[in-house]
Amino acid sequence: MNTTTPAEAPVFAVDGLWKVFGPEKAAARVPGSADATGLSATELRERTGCTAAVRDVTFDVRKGEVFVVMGLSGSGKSTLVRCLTRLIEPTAGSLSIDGEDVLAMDAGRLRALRRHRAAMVFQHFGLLPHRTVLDNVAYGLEIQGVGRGDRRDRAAELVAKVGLEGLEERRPGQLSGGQQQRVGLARALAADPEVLLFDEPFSALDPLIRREMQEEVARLHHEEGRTMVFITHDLAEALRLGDRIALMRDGRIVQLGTPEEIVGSPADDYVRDFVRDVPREQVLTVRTAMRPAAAGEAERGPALAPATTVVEAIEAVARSGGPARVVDHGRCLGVVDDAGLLAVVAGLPATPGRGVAA
Ligand SMILES: Nc1ncnc2c1ncn2[C@@H]1O[C@H](COP(=O)(O)OP(=O)(O)OP(=O)(O)O)[C@@H](O)[C@H]1O
Repeated sequence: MNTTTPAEAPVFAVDGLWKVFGPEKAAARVPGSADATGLSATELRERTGCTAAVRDVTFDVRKGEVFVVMGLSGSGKSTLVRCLTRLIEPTAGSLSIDGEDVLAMDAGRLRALRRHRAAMVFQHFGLLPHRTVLDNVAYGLEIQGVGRGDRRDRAAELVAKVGLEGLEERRPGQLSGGQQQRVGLARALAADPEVLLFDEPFSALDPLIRREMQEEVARLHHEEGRTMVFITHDLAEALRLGDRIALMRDGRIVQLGTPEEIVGSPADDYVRDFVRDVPREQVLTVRTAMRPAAAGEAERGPALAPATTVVEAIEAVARSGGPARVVDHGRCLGVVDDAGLLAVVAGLPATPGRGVAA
């Protein structure tokens, strides 16, 4: 999905960010204190009365990517994402959007930031119960200051965009949970923000509707290339949606990488355990499974793009009866054969000369 290059300026740049809850003076001392940074969350709470919800976190959100913040309950996901627009005030660190220092913004700039640049889509959208679907979406435009005539036209467009055509005159109470989420999404899109921040928007939905909404987000992202930051505690959701995933534990990012990097090369035992049950062949690609081409192999066999998943490659190799080539812009990067593909399925470490999984 992501077409950006690393060289492009990030949308959000976050460096050494901390959020410590607790008595103000004690909380302010935690980030700089060598003692406190070495303590576990429980030890820190016992010694200082403070909770370090976000601890020394550094990352960039790149233009056009879906950046997922994942972790178990209490790992600091919501706090971190709320810090991005200062819905929660960070305790220490630096933070910018498009190069502008967010921590230096006054109240007016902050309001503009939250309205126009980085709009949040919450799990509970707070739709206005007495207004119709169309009016709820138009309300998003009203607070943007869009005139009445334009509002209704634009709202109708957005309602159609999220697949609610024909339901414009219903009230939120007459909609399913998934449909309500779509209204909330349309309302957030109304602001045409540079970044959409999603806080576990689908966690209350049943699995089928949830899947449908994930596809909706993926489709919107694909169509518009809008930058998205998406919080979830659901690994499958993170893997499905994320271009990159920041995996949090106890306020820290324990690994930041593509789904393939996280599943294929877990940074530590915690991550390894986290991804243990993931069907590797659905996440890892032929980049991980390939080996260098032997003489003559670069010229024959089916050609696969580097982003082809192992499960897709298994089908191609089974059909052709021989190795497949991994080809990028006409160049053969390597080949995948049945042994390499099976090694991925079996979760075996990479053999020398084979792929990137370590
Ligand atoms: N206002 C607050 N005062 C004190 N502690 C807080 C406050 N808000 C959050 N915390 C604590 O900070 C830690 C991180 O909370 P946060 O809500 O960011 O986690 P989360 O990963 O989003 O969890 P969940 O998935 O359950 O929403 C938790 O230990 C939580 O109890």
